[in-house]
Amino acid sequence: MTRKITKICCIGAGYVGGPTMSVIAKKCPEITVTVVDINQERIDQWNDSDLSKLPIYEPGLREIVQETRGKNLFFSTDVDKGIEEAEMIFISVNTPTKTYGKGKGQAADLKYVELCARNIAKIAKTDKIVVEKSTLPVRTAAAIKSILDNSGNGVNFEILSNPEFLAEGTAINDLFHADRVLIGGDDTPSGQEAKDSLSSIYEHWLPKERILQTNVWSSELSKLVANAFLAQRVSSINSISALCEKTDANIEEVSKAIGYDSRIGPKFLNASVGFGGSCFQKDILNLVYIARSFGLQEVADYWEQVIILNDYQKSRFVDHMITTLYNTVAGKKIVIYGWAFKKDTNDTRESAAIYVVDALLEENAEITVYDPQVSENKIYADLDYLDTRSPEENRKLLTVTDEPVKAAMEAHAIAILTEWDEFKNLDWQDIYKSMLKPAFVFDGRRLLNKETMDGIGFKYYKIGQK
Ligand SMILES: NC(=O)C1=CN([C@@H]2O[C@H](COP(=O)(O)OP(=O)(O)OC[C@H]3O[C@@H](n4cnc5c(N)ncnc54)[C@H](O)[C@@H]3O)[C@@H](O)[C@H]2O)C=CC1
Ligand SMILES: O=C(O)[C@H]1O[C@H](OP(=O)(O)OP(=O)(O)OC[C@H]2O[C@@H](n3ccc(=O)[nH]c3=O)[C@H](O)[C@@H]2O)[C@H](O)[C@@H](O)[C@@H]1O
Repeated sequence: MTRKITKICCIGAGYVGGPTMSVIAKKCPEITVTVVDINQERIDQWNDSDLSKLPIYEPGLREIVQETRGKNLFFSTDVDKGIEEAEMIFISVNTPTKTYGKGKGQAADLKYVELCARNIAKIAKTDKIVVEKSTLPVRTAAAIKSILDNSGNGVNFEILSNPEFLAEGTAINDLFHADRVLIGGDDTPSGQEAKDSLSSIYEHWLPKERILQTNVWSSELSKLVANAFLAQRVSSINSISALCEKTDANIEEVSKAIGYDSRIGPKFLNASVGFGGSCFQKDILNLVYIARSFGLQEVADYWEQVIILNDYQKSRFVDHMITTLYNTVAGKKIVIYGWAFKKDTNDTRESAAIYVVDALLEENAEITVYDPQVSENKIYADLDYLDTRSPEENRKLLTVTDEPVKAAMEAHAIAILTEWDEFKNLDWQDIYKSMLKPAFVFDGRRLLNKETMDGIGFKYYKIGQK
């Protein structure tokens, strides 16, 4: 029999917890959903009556929060109360790459997940279904189970793995129309009941055949592998973009030509300045670490190459800029269009822009940045985090603007690093007129039309094209 869930708690009000729970609240009006987080500022933003202050920019999210918040969707810092009252608890906290100790630079840091498990163990007085929503290394569920089973409160915990596949910028659409939902759990009667309970939530809006039930380990591993395959496609096409630039081949034509093969498919074949985001690199590093820890050196080396190629793509872009700008950018004004790791998000984690700009600053360029959704504070924080130079120097060499056209005045070059739609509609004639000549544009997103840009008079470089 499937247990009917009426109260859910989600620990972690981030890019996954916020949108995922908002959609569950919208689609399941009879379920009360409480999202808890230890970050007071984040929770205040989620509760702000001014919806433009939500901590996450995601198309369609504001409307859902407006509709459900205060009805069956709640945001709170009272983690203990959230745990105590819920029948089902999602763990959706961050799992960054470890920056210390064993596995430093590769393994996932599970300290936040473990803290959640210990907290649940301490607080829970009734049976709970605990759902791993965070992306976790294979066999983490066993660690969570061990902590929970030793809680001493005598309650039963069922652990499920339910990785999330949404992409930022399209999160709401991805959740509404998920290709599949993966639910991993035990094959015991209580494990099956827990899987069916979670399944029944998704069945409010998704066809049953898209909800796949597996064992826990397959579910955990599938998440890492899905991200590794997606990132591998980007690195593969980026590697060919370098070859196109040396020949008369055009990466767009090559992508189209191979994408027409139904076995290859057209998606995720856009050459770029390199993939970013909080997960691709982290999850591949994690996969590499796991493979190596099982002695599978060749497997580890194979996947590591995806990241090596991505780093190469970013540095190749910077090298090309410097060479084109007569081998020096020192004292030259370079305007950066786009800081987010992709369009339609304010997330900047691992964004290619951070590394491109850091390298240009090392060459003493003067940088001005425009991004429609990323704040000045965030841009400086990203650079300061790299610790390449002092915060004072970063603020001296880089300015942030909200006027992209005006910023181009007397600039030597513009680099497009995020594919925001609005960049297509800028007045490029005006921009050209106000720049120093020759006026260079380096398009790391293949956003603009080469003929038009050449026609205006720009020296226009489009990644993957001679
Ligand atoms: N960002 C994305 O698009 C996707 C992320 N994922 C995975 O989902 C997980 C979460 O990622 P994001 O939402 O991006 O992270 P995030 O950093 O945006 O949010 C995590 C939140 O958890 C909170 N938190 C940490 N420890 C806590 C604790 N002990 N108690 C209460 N709150 C706590 C933090 O304050 C933070 O607000 C990660 O494992 C990630 O790999 C999976 C699919 C997509
Ligand atoms: O686990 C995660 O965090 C998520 O990671 C990715 O989602 P996300 O990183 O939000 O965004 P993507 O659309 O995958 O883009 C990742 C990066 O690759 C770049 N990219 C993507 C596609 C492409 O063809 N070319 C390309 O350069 C994007 O610009 C971006 O920098 C996956 O697509 C999601 O399925 C997954 O849930």
